Amino acid sequence: MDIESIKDPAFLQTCSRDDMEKLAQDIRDFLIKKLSVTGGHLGPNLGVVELTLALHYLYQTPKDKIIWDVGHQAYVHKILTGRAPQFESLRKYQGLCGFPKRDESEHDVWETGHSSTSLSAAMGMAVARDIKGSSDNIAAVIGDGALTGGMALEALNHIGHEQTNLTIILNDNEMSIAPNVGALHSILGRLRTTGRYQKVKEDVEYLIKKIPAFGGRLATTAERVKDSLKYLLVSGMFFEEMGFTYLGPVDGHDMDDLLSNIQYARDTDGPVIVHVLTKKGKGYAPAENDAKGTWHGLGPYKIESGEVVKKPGPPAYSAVFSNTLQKLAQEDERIVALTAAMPGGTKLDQFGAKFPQRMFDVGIAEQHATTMAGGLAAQGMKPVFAVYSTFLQRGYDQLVHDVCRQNLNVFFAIDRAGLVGADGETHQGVFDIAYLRHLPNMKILMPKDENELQHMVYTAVQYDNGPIAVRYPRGNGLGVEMDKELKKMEIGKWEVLRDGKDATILSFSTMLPIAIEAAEALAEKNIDVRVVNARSAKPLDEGLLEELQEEGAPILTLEEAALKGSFGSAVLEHYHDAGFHHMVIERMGIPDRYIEHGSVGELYEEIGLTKDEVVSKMYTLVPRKQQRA
Ligand SMILES: Cc1ncc(C[n+]2csc(CCOP(=O)(O)OP(=O)(O)O)c2C)c(N)n1
Ligand SMILES: CC(=O)[C@@H](O)[C@H](O)COP(=O)(O)O
Ligand SMILES: [Mg+2]
Repeated sequence: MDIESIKDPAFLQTCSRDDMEKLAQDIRDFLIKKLSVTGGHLGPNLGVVELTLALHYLYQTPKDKIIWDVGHQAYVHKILTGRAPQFESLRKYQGLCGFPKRDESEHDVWETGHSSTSLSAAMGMAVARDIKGSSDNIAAVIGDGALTGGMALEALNHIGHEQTNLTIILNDNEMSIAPNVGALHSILGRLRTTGRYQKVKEDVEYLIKKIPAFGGRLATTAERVKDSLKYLLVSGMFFEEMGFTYLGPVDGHDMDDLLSNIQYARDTDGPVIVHVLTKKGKGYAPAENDAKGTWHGLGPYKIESGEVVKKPGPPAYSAVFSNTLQKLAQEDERIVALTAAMPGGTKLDQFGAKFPQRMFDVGIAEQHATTMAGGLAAQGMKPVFAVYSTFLQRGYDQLVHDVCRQNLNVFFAIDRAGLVGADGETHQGVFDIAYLRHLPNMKILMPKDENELQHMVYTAVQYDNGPIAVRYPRGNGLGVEMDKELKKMEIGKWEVLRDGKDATILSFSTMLPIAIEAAEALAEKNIDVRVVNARSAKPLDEGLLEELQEEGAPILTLEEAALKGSFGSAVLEHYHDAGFHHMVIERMGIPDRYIEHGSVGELYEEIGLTKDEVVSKMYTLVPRKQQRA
């Protein structure tokens, strides 16, 4: 079938089972081909081809609603809802979003990207339906990884209590990004291996009812059977005790099994969980055999060999962080590393290989990780929670209430700080300075390059006066030379990279190269600009700010962070609160809106975080002098 000819999922009603099987293969071929060029979340999507076909056969969207947890596995849904022709632009600037996007299609009823939100959203939509008296069928698809997220369990608890009509499809492929973790994972494991729970349960109940009619022999058998039912009930009842009808496990690649069970669930009163077993990467060997999570989400690759196209370059910031922490952990038994289901992305998997007793993957549970780190620190350990900027947003109250308020020695290694590019608005790491800076006791450091990062990791591990965050960007460093010896840095001391007397640019991290380039361009126009590596957002370098105030020259702050509340705001507050209202201060950064997907370079252009824009801004601050002849 010509995948790009699909306009609407209604066509599935005219498909036979054979048509659907053939279509599944055509969709897999399409995904493998397109993503070999664009990159994306291939593994998760190959695993849900049959499941998505079955759902769109049984749920007439947009009247019925399908919600995709995390949403990285919604490419098949996008193909069936008429967006296959746009796949060349997947995750590209102004192209197809890699996650559900309401303004892309009426079939995308809920936007995801962060994990574990689907059940709460589905519950809200189901209650709205019931209040309005309409009859939409609502299904939420949640993975075994996403089910480890606290809000998913909060929603299960509430849905089970309210007995609201909705279907939860538990897409269980035994994988999060890396192999899944946790007690829930074990329960699911027992369900996977004990065969069809629902059928066995009925058979066993039937058997037990017949016990009095038979002698001891059956009683023994029944005892054994009862034990296994008890065993089953114990493991399978987790969901039934929560108030759900549990169906499964269902073969997630068998169309008949899927259709019969999901239809039963759709038409059953009350909340139903359909436990579907799928294989992540199904249909493409390199992705199917992926134990580490490489094929969870990746860049372009060679289809025949499965070789991922790697761009050589300097070490990734994440690798420098992890390598430095490993070096320190050799000598410092207090160091305990935590990740919330991102061992690969944060490179803590390498730390865990060396120090298995001191590395914990808590699942997709940033709230738990933050407070667990507080508990560790309260007992004299040095917890290091490596977490993407965007995902730490999940642990905000734990940051405030548990860690900062108690002034506990937790080191937050904030990865993917700044624009991340292809993952777009749900993943841009641009709010962490704003959401951390106002917390009493918190310190925030930002390295200019990978060499300064290693020293900041060392400094943060040594720091024992409360919580400290070191934020660093996605991707590779600048290729600078790495000092052999680690050194402790003075927190709150900035670095003048280039002197100048007409104006000063205060910048940090990824924006510094742009600031330097702009200063050099301005120098050619006889405008002399100082560039400062402002490597801490809290505390500020008050000594340097005082010197600038005495000099009285204009200041431009330049940051890859939300303008509202981040570094530039801190500088404004500093001068205003000190009564220096004469200071001319301009700020450049991320505007007050959500930044969609695209390459980071394209996003810089869109936002105006470029050398030319800095030069233009500087001309407004420092009148153009007589240009040098
Ligand atoms: C709050 C939050 N933390 C971490 C992530 C990163 N993340 C994206 S997908 C994923 C694993 C999801 O596993 P699962 O739900 O089983 O889906 P699968 O990829 O197996 O289909 C994680 C941890 C996220 N999206 N949101
Ligand atoms: C879907 C999701 O949240 C993760 O897979 C995320 O896309 C990983 O981001 P990195 O590619 O920056 O590790
Ligand atoms: Mg999974």
